[in-house]
Amino acid sequence: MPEEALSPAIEVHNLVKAYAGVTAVHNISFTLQRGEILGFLGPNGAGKSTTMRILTGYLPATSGSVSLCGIPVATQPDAVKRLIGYMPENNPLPEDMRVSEYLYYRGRLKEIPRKKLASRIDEVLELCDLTRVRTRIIGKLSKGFRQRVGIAEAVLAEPPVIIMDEPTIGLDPHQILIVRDLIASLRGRMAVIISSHILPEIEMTCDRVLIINQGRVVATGTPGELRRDILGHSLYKLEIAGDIAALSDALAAVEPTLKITEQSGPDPVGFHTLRLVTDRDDSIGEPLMRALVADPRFRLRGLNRESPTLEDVFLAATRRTWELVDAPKRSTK
Ligand SMILES: Nc1ncnc2c1ncn2[C@@H]1O[C@H](COP(=O)(O)OP(=O)(O)OP(=O)(O)O)[C@@H](O)[C@H]1O
Repeated sequence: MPEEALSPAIEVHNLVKAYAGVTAVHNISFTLQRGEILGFLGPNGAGKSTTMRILTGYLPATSGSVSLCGIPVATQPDAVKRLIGYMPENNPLPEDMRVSEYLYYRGRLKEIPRKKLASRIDEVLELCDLTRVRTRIIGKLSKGFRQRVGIAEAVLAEPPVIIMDEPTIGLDPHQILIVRDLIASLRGRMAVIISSHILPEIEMTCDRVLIINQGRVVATGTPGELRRDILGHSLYKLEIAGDIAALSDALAAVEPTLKITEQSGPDPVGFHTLRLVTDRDDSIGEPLMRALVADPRFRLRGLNRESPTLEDVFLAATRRTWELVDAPKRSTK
């Protein structure tokens, strides 16, 4: 079958999950193509684990539909489980088994034919850089190695979809780097969803990011698209003293789309720090600096173009939902 005739790895339409008294997931929809890596982000209680558990067929949805590779989870949960490698948070592993023994046991449970299994285990041990610890007892391995054993188990049967909940939690920076490279090496071979709180990790590893808050999708796109959509095309940090009330008009005279998004100060010597956004992609730093220096109402100490991180995007997107979802409710009370 040609690649384009294949269904997406994951299709979620208008997914809703209500627990008694709490709607944890409100109408979430998204698609993940085969071979793509998606970062699934949200603050505590946003509904990430609930969504992942529905995707894996361990929890029924209240309404909406989820299909993996075209197979509906609601009616064929067992078939769907065979399409997934799942690494839950704090993945429990048998302490007293050897690494290759464990993979053999899991491979048999996943119905990998006996004659293929030994060579497949060699491949995943190599992929996950575990060959040198293959005969070691799992309980005696460091957290980084154990995490890689979890990944080896998830990819063992070559499922088209891998779901990982917080795969780098509790690892040191060196171990994080190894796990990150390992996940990146799955790109193009398997569709991967990773939930994580470590945003630089997500930014470096994922093709696309989906941010949820209070059970709703608040942003989705590549990290670059999210920066533009959520934060504006260019960001500046301005340190300035003087007639701050007149600043908005002075900025608009240089570039009509320039807006102040944050303001703090004054500091002990009278300077305010402001964050500005504009819809323009090209730099307006030079004309802005010239205009402010020439204006006798202001004293300029600094003007820098900033590169926002995924953390800035995350904070702005989740703050925005709070304003959209919570604020009206509060004002009607
Ligand atoms: N079994 C349950 N019964 C009732 N409410 C639940 C249940 N499981 C989760 N919730 C609620 O649903 C909401 C979403 O929880 P969920 O665990 O999916 O969020 P999360 O994004 O995974 O959070 P975290 O990052 O803290 O794990 C929360 O308000 C939570 O209290």
